Order: sequence, then C-alpha cells, then structure tokens
Amino acid sequence: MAGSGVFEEIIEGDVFKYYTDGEWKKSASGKSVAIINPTTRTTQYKVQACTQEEVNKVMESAKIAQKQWAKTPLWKRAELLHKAAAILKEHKAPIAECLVKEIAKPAKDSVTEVVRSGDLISYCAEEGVRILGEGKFLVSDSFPGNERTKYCLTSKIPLGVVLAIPPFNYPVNLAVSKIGPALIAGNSLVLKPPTQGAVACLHMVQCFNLAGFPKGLISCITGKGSEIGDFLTMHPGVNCISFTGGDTGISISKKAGMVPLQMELGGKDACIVLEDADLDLVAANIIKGGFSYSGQRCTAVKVVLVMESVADALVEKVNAKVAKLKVGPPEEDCDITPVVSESSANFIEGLAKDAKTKGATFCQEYKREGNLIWPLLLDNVRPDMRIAWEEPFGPIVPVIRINSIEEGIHHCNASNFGLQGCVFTKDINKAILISDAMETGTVQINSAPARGPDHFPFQGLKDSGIGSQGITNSISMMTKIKSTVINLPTPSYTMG
Ligand SMILES: NC(=O)C1=CN([C@@H]2O[C@H](COP(=O)(O)OP(=O)(O)OC[C@H]3O[C@@H](n4cnc5c(N)ncnc54)[C@H](OP(=O)(O)O)[C@@H]3O)[C@@H](O)[C@H]2O)C=CC1
Ligand SMILES: O=C(O)[C@H](O)COP(=O)(O)O
Repeated sequence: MAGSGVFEEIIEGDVFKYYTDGEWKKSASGKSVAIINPTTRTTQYKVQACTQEEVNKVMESAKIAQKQWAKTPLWKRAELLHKAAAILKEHKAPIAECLVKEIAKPAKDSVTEVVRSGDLISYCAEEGVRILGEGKFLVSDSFPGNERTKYCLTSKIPLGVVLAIPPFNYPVNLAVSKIGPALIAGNSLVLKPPTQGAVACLHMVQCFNLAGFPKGLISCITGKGSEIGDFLTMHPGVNCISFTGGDTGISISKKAGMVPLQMELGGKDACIVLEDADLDLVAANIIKGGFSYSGQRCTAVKVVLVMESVADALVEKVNAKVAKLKVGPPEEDCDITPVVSESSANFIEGLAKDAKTKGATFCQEYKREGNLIWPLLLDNVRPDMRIAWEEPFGPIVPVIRINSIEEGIHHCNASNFGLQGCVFTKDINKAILISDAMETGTVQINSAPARGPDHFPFQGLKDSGIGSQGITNSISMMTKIKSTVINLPTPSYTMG
C-alpha cells in the first residue's frame, strides 16, 4: 500500500515529505498541495509546498554531491542504478496504486509503467557503461597545413546539476528517462514531479534512496509548477533542464539561462491512410493509438487523414471497436478512464462543442460524467474546426477525409507541432516518400505513433520540442565533450 512498509518514512500525518540530502523532510512553509483523484474528484494525497529557500539548499547539496559522484567509477554508478531498478520493480504494486489514484491510469497500464521504468534504468546503466567508456583519439595531420605533432584525446564529461520536470501522464517513466541518463553520466539530479503523479514519483525516489545513492545526489522538490517552476528553471545552480510537458516548455525555453535544454512537448500526430491500406490494421491502431490511456499520450493519434474512397469503411470499422471499449474507473482496468482534471475535461468538451457547431458528424453520442468522457470519433471534420489543429489530450479522435496524399501531407505539415505521425499503405515506396515529406520527428509505417521502446530516438520538430530523447541520446545530451591535446616537439608517426 502507498506510504507503508519501506515507504513509511516518506509520509508524516497525511502529507508526503520531500526528499533532500538523503532524508525525507517537511517543508518549512507548513503548507501542502492537494492531489485530486480524477475519478472521485476528492483529495487523495497531499505533498509539501516547498519554499524557494529549500530549493536553494537542494541546489547547493546537488552541486557538492555531483563533484564526488563524477569521481565514482562508471561501473559503480551502473551497479547502483541496477540496484535501484530492481527495488523499483520489486515495489511495483504500491507505486502503480499511486498512478491509479493520482492520474486514473488503468491498473494494468500502471504496473506496466513501473516495470518499463525499471527496465529503462537498467538499460541506462548498460548503455552508459558502453558509450561513456569510449572517447576519441584525433591526430593533427589530417587537417591541411599540420604535421603530426598534436594528439587530441576526447571524453564525455557530466554537465553538473540536471533539473528534471516530467508531465502527469507518465510521471514515473518520464522521470526515470531523465534520472537514469543524468546519473550514469555523472550528474546530480533535482526532480520536480508533476503535481498529479507526485506521490508515485516520491515512492520511486525512495527506491533510489534504498539503493544507497550518495546524499544530495538526487532530490525531489514538490509544489505547484506555477508557484515554484520559474524559480527552479531560472536557478543559477541548474546546468541542464530536461522537460516534458505542454506549452509550459516553450516559456521555460525563453526564460532559462545558457544551459542545454531537452524539451519534449505537445503533438498533433497525424495518421495518413491510403486507399490500399489494411483497414482492419488501421482501425486497430486508431483504437490503440487514439484511445489508450484515454488519449492522454503525447504520441496519441490526434487526427486521422483518410482517403475519401475508403473513409466510410474505415469509420465503420473504428466505430465497431469504439463500441467495445470499456468505460469506467481505472481500478477496474477500464480502457477509458476519467481524464486528469476538471479543467482538462472542460477543455475537451469545448473542442467537441466547437466541432458540433461547425457540423462535424458525431459517430457516438457525446457523454460526460465528472472527468469521465466517453470515447468519441468525429467524422467529416474540416480545417475550420479547432479539433483539426488542437491537441485534445482526451478520448476524442477527429477524422478528416482527403482526396489526395498531398492534401494529407499538407495538413500534417501545416500544424505548429511535429512530434510523430504514421502512414498506412501496402506500398513501401509510397510510405517512404510520405515519411520523408512529413515534418515530424518520427514517422511510423503501418503502426500507431509511440515513444517506446525507450532506447529509440524520440524527438519533436517545431513546437514539439528541442533535442532528442531516447536513452543513448539523453546520455549524450547530459554530457559535454572535453579534449586534452598532447603537443609534441617533433612530428611522430605510429609505425606498424
Ligand atoms: N513530447 C513528449 O514527450 C510528451 C509531451 N507531453 C505533453 O505534456 C502535456 C500534458 O502534460 P502536463 O503535465 O499537463 O503538462 P504541463 O506543461 O502542464 O506540465 C508539465 C510539468 O511542468 C510543470 N510546470 C508547470 N508550470 C511550470 C513552470 N512555470 N515552470 C516549470 N515547470 C512547470 C508541471 O508541474 P505541475 O503539475 O505542478 O503544474 C509538470 O511537472 C501535453 O501537451 C502533452 O502533449 C506529455 C508527455 C510526453
Ligand atoms: O507521453 C507519452 O505519450 C509517452 O511518452 C508515450 O509513450 P509510448 O508512446 O511509448 O506509450
């Protein structure tokens, strides 16, 4: 159960503590932030509202701890990460329980998120040992005008203190996708979890604590992003920011100082369906891609662009599958569960109403109870409707009928987002041409968009992000190149 057993020390009374200097503490603010259960719409948990003073102290400790950590042998860092991964997986049940209660993630998917996160941490340890154990050796005579008098040795060094800010929808997985790479590369890490999902994150941090990482190396500061976010992201002690979330990321990138940024932001992933596509496969992928976790995935299918000649048949197949989706509470492992907050549900409803007014075809009756919105396929959506462009982050999938491939590509590229997209066709040559033409970080051929497996590169173009994630890319992003040049008095050439 959450907050019990090995997690007992992370809570006092009914408020979860924050983590700093290897200890669980209460904030001097004396204030807490409520976490609302999306299903019951009542307070489920409370976390500390940390102060600026406490942020300052965390940054100081992180800086000191990092200096020692950078001198810890790579194999030892990897060993500790493997240990944390094992502890996390061992305690998957209470952590998954938090995900169910805080973000209404279906029970089975919640367990999957925790297990996937443990695997991600272990993979970081293994990949780090491989890529950080290697450097480069360059010689000067390959550049015009130079003799072989300079030997250059390069290696990857840590950046310092990494600030990690994940979003609510994968709070554990998107936190460890930053923590794992940062730590294996020799950085310290300050985590600011999303408010909805904070308690799952605190449990995950306790797993790192139990693994025995040095004091101050990992900290977890809780509080509302709108209250402490700016102070954290503009803090002079931060040497790198890894953020996943919505438009907040755009404003952070404007305010942050001269530090490397990794930004994984929103998306409007298009699904282009050609006339020769296997429509059963497409329908299955629209269901999985558009409705899993009630559409609250950055990689969800957020607009279907289907050739008019096959549109009726596709819509019929998707509707048949929508009818089978189980709607209800996450505890019962329903397919469609309440969306994260009332304001999110209101936003989704606004998009549906706008589409209704402008003449979209509602394939199902619009239905909402509290934060629970029934799955909805909107046919005959046109570009003047908000749903054609905006990210609902809810269980609503718009269908736009197109008359040419070019029309589909044009709609996809006219978006200010460019995260992922997908194309369905049996003609691989056409698929490649379309993939090349789509202005998105990734294109999936004959499958719905997805971030995983977690070692794949993952990046967004335009407003969808800066830089690339995925384990290898994140490790590289959280390091700098350092060179040492050996200058010889006379040229020297290695003989066999
Ligand atoms: N491209 C990708 O990889 C992914 C993108 N997303 C995107 O995330 C969005 C949904 O997630 P959501 O959590 O609502 O996103 P938000 O942008 O609202 O929040 C993300 C994180 O930022 C924090 N935050 C809020 N304000 C500030 C601030 N001023 N400074 C620093 N941090 C702040 C939040 O904390 P708090 O909760 O306390 O407000 C939270 O931890 C969608 O747009 C989705 O597409 C989601 C997953 C993956
Ligand atoms: O926020 C998201 O949507 C996740 O990063 C998606 O991960 P997945 O596509 O591998 O489920």
